[in-house]
Amino acid sequence: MIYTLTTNPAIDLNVTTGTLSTDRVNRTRDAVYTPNGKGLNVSFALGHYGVDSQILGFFGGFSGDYIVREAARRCPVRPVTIDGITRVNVFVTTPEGEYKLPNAGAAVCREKQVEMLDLLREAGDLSCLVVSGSLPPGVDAGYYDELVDVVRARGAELVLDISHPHLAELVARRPLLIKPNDEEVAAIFGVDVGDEGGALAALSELHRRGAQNVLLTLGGEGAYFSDGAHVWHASAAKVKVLSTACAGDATLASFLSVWLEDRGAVERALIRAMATGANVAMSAGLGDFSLVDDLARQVEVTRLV
Ligand SMILES: O=P(O)(O)OC[C@@]1(O)O[C@H](CO)[C@@H](O)[C@@H]1O
Repeated sequence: MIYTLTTNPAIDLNVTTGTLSTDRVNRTRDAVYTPNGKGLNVSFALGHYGVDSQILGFFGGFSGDYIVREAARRCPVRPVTIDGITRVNVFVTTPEGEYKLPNAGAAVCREKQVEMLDLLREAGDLSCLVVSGSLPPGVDAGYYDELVDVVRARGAELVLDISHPHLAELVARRPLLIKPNDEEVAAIFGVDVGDEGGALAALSELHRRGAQNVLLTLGGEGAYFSDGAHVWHASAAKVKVLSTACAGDATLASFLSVWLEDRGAVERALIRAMATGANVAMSAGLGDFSLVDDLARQVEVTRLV
């Protein structure tokens, strides 16, 4: 069983407005509230493709209750309940572009962190843990090491989609897959992706440091996947972007939905990943995935190495 761990879940509030001005009322329209957080998005998208998973996360207050209740309609949830109020993240679409306003989130005390580790130790069917998103206040980077220890002790695989600088050390623990974007690779590993040559150099650096497989996403420029022996590039489907929030999570999940079952099906996994990510970028939140098959026809995958 795949488990997704969202250390810092959120209700996402997507709104649209005109050009923002200071010192006046900026009325918004089309407000959409959705139960989210990166790992929850992964579980929802996996579910769309018929892959079962369980949601793990720290949840608190009215917002935490709402997320758990809504998420449970789509996927089993194993919440660790915390004091404090799970954050509401705000995404504002304006004519000039999108403002992304994530909040820090509610603090998670040590007792609750240990409760989550115990829950994982006791999850008898754990085969793969996908750890996604930021750490909430009160949780330091060493917690990632503890999670890796538990996953390793259970003989399970680890997928990391985190932007914490500690990823630079965690790759030495040989995660099955990491999914950085170009900005994260530059910030965490100090490698500039730039053009194709830069991407190839970045990928080989990530493997040298320990990553087994890398899905490197570049937004509108597509993505690279490397398994250490071969490298593929997938083009992005061209769409009218409404909000890029959740697109990366859906890209990862849809890639995993194919590749975890069949490691040889990289091309098919990348086509689904690019088409799904593009479809999600067309809507607020995850949307309904209704255009994935159409968009898939636009995606070209090339093996470079
Ligand atoms: O602060 P984090 O955990 O890095 O990101 C949280 C978040 O922005 O990521 C998702 C989109 O990827 C949203 O659903 C959520 O609000």
